Amino acid sequence: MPKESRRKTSKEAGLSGTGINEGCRSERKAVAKSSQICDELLQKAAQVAPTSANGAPTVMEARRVPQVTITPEGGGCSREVQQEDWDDVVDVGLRRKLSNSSISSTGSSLVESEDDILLSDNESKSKGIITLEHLVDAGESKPWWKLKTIVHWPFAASQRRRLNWVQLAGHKGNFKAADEGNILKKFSENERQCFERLRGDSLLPYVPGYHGVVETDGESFLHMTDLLATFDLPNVMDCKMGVRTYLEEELVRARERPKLRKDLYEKMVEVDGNGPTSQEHVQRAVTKPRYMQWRETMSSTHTLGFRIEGIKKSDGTCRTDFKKTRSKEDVIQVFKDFVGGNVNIITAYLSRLTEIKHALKVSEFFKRHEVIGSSLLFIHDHTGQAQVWLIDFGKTTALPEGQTLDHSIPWQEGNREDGYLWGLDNLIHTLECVSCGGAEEATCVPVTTENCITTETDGQ
Ligand SMILES: Nc1ncnc2c1ncn2[C@@H]1O[C@H](COP(=O)(O)OP(=O)(O)OP(=O)(O)O)[C@@H](O)[C@H]1O
Ligand SMILES: O=P(O)(O)O[C@@H]1[C@H](O)[C@H](O)[C@@H](OP(=O)(O)O)[C@H](OP(=O)(O)O)[C@H]1O
Repeated sequence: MPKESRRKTSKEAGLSGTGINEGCRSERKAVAKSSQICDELLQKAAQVAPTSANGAPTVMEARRVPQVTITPEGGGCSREVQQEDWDDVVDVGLRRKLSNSSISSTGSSLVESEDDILLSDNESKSKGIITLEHLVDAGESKPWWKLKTIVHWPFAASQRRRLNWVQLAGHKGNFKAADEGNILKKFSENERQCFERLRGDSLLPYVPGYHGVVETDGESFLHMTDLLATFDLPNVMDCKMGVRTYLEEELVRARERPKLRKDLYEKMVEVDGNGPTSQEHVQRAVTKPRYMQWRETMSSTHTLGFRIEGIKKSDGTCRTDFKKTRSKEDVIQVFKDFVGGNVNIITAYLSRLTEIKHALKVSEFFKRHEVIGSSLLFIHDHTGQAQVWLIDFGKTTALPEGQTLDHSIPWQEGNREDGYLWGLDNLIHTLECVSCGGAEEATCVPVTTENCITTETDGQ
């Protein structure tokens, strides 16, 4: 059933068997019950939430992010989490997030996250080295995709090869091989619009080249530059930016229609058996915003405004087990290991991050978008080449006309701030600490890329 239709069944709209008034009465009961659940959630969050020395957030200073309330506030007339929702709990493995629509956003759940049905973490997420396949054997007589906008054509015979590639985060099956130096990412209308709007923007030199939309067998893809293509045995790191990884509209939807997900509960328990509340243990399910917030407080998203998602090193090893990498010291250690102590690489990264920061500050696009779930992709190799790129605009959303964001001030629901610039400052500071050799902040004086005395090591 199409997602739109699924959302609108009478049962899911909360109308079955009850009149509106009755719905509101049960809602009032629900508020009492839910505030209990909320208290418990807040207590849990408090166990991992950062404490701030003073109110004003500064670089490297943890700050508070409002916690999710999944039930309606005030006198709203939405529903409580009731038995029928429990019946609705997503049964992982039975159903799969399906979308053959060429305009759906399977890459990101901007529109459909709470309604989506997904496989478990291991099955749904890509982790490290994968083999990208072409859509159709190049030997076929018909073109293997239909050109919708601009694509280089015809492709060389080398398109037959299967491409060993690295996908450190995101959903499995989202990427396919394309012509030399390019890849295809599953179409998302939101991401397409972002690429289009970025065309004349100061951020353009820092995002993958975008070559339009291509379509085959009813599926659409964004055709973009493969950022790994110019590297020899690249080392790659994905850092998800910002203090928040879900959209405000996802919160609103979750309140209006809380969807309990077993797969997210299972992912939570895998990392921390004490993560779920007693209520959630009974349900064996959690809502998505609840899971996302828990992920944020377990990792460095809340404390630093960015988190490490995954790393692939030139020796072929991959790591994506960074869900509990939270403290500044731990993050510094991971970066040290990633660059193998090669200060030239850190210096190159720092210089690129500084450029990106300047570009962000003057970017019209950045000013007018809530940037959620976007990553900085770090890539370097043994030749000394080191680059950082902005990727993943699946959840980057335009603000209403006339509204702009600061990207550094704390988020409060309604202000749509994402903490991107605050996170970037912390990331720069973290790398400065790495470049000066110390994991302890006491020994770490913020530096420019020029004033570090460094010892180069080999191996990268
Ligand atoms: N243009 C690119 N060149 C090289 N690698 C890329 C590129 N875009 C993405 N990747 C790789 O794919 C991974 C996932 O990318 P991305 O975040 O865009 O996917 P996604 O499926 O939208 O993720 P999510 O589901 O978290 O929103 C990145 O971590 C990176 O390893
Ligand atoms: O990193 P984890 O712990 O695996 O958690 C996933 C991660 O937060 C993704 O960003 C999110 O996809 P979106 O960004 O697209 O929302 C996904 O939601 P999903 O399960 O609904 O796909 C989560 O499961």
